[in-house]
Amino acid sequence: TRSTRPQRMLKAVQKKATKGDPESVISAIDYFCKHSEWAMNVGDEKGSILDSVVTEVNPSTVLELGTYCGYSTVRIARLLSPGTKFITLEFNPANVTIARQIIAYAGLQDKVTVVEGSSGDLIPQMKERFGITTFDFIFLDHWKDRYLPDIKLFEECGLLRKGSVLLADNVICPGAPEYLEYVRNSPRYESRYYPAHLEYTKVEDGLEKSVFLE
Ligand SMILES: Cc1ccc(Cc2cc(O)c(O)c(C(=O)NC/C=C/[C@H]3O[C@@H](n4cnc5c(N)ncnc54)[C@H](O)[C@@H]3O)c2)cc1
Ligand SMILES: [Mg+2]
Repeated sequence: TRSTRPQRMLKAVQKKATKGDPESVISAIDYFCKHSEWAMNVGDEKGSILDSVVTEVNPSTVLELGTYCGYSTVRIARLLSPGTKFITLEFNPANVTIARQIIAYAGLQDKVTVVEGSSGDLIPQMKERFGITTFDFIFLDHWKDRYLPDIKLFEECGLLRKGSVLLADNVICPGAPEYLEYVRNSPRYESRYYPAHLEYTKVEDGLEKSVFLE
C-alpha cells in the first residue's frame, strides 16, 4: 500500500540528515516541505519565532499539543536546559510512531516524552501521571477548535502560574478566532501577535503569545 506523507518525511530525514544533529533534521524536513511535499510543520519562519520565545522563557516544564511528526518538538527540545520536563501530546498512533523516530534521529529522545492520547483526556492527568504542578511554556498546534477548550482546561486544572507563557500557531490560517477573542479580551492574559506566514507559503499567518497574569 502507498506510504503516508509522515512516512515519506521520515525517509527524507533518514536520507538527508545527520544522526544526532537536530539542526540537520530541521533542515531536512524544511527542504522536504519546500521541494517535495508541503506538510503542516510550524516551519522555518514561525519556527524562528518559536525558538526565540522558548529561549526567552527558558522553561523548566513544557507542554506541546499536537506533535504531528515532531518537527516543532525537535525545535523546542534542542533549546532546553538539562533536567527540563518536556511532554508532547499526539492522538494519532501513526504520527506518534513517526514522531518518536524523528525525535530519536535528532538524538533528543531523552529530552521529551511523546504521550499518545487526546489533550482533553491527558491534560487533567498531568499532575498524577507526570508529577507536573504547573507549565512554564505551552505550544498549541493541534486542531484549532481545541485551543479554547484546552486553555480553559489548563485554568480549571490549575496548570498555569503567574508568568506561564502560551504560544499558539495558526491563529490566522487556518485560524482560531474564539481562542484569539478569549486571550485578547480576558484580564487574566497579556497577549501579543507575531505576524508571519503559513509555513512554506506567502499566505498570512502568525503566532499569538499569551502570558497568564494571575
Ligand atoms: C484551510 C486550511 C487547512 C490547512 C492549513 C494548513 C495547516 C497549517 C498548520 O500549521 C496547522 O497546524 C494545521 C492543522 O490543521 N494542524 C492540526 C494538527 C493536528 C495534529 O495534532 C494532532 N491532534 C489534533 N488534535 C489533538 C488533540 N486534541 N490531542 C492530541 N493530538 C491532537 C493530530 O493527530 C495531528 O497530528 C493546518 C491551512 C488552511
Ligand atoms: Mg500549525
